[in-house]
Amino acid sequence: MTSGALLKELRQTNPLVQCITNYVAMNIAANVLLAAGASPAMVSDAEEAGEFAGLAHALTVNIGTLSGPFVEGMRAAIAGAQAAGKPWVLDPVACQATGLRRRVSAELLARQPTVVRGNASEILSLAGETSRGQGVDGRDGVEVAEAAARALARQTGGVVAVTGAVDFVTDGSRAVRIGGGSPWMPLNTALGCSLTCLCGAYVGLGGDPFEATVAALSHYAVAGSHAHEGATGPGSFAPRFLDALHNLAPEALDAGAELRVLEDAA
Ligand SMILES: Nc1ncnc2c1ncn2[C@@H]1O[C@H](COP(=O)(O)OP(=O)(O)OP(=O)(O)O)[C@@H](O)[C@H]1O
Ligand SMILES: Cc1ncsc1CCO
Ligand SMILES: [Mg+2]
Repeated sequence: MTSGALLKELRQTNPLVQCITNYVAMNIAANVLLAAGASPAMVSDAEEAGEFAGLAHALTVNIGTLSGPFVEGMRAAIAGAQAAGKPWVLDPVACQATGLRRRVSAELLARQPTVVRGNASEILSLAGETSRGQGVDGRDGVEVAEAAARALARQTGGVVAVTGAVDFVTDGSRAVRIGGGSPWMPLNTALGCSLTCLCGAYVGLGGDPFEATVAALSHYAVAGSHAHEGATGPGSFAPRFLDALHNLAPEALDAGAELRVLEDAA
């Protein structure tokens, strides 16, 4: 299925996405999902997170502002999603930074996320390699993390997306690079976290997770390119980006996506 066809389906389905995300991202990611055509719910307490995962089309888990209660909620939600056969997406924010983040991200990775989405520094660290990440900000080029992404995808049996100036997506056999976006995107906090939630919306449609991830990243990159036009910096970019996510037509997505297919097992 093309990304445009998946965008059309997204808007018809309006998938419910349970987002366990950080305090910085919560509002931004909810607005991104609403603009794109999905229905966000930030539900993370262990007492209800597993039950809610059974109601949602997909779950996303982000370790950005980690704490004990968040970890308990993540465990409950992932168990609930897996019991209900729902896909889930992991965002290992700053997993290279501290022992707590290394331990929790490794534990979550072992639960076989449908998709892992991170910047290059996070994907390198998750694969056990040296990372130059500074806190939540990536400091490595995407191309440096491509081999690590392939290895992780084979390890989890899922999809791994490395994002940055040019994104890379692989399921261990297929791989694509996706251009576009705007240099003002990394100057807007939590746009990566919000993209993780958008990956949840697309995989929640229930089709091929690789195609779904490519569609989510392409939707983001084309909207970012559109929003860049007429913006004068990160501040004026932000509202234009929400408009562009909302206004992007399926045909314009297929025509504007800057895809380079590297390998195709099909
Ligand atoms: N230099 C850039 N040029 C063009 N687009 C970019 C650039 N950097 C990021 N993007 C866009 O932003 C998206 C997400 O970015 P990024 O990889 O920076 O997330 P992140 O580091 O996880 O962010 P955060 O942790 O702040 O949420 C990318 O998929 C891409 O569309
Ligand atoms: C700034 C920040 N700190 C923890 S999470 C987050 C959002 C970007 O990842
Ligand atoms: Mg991030």
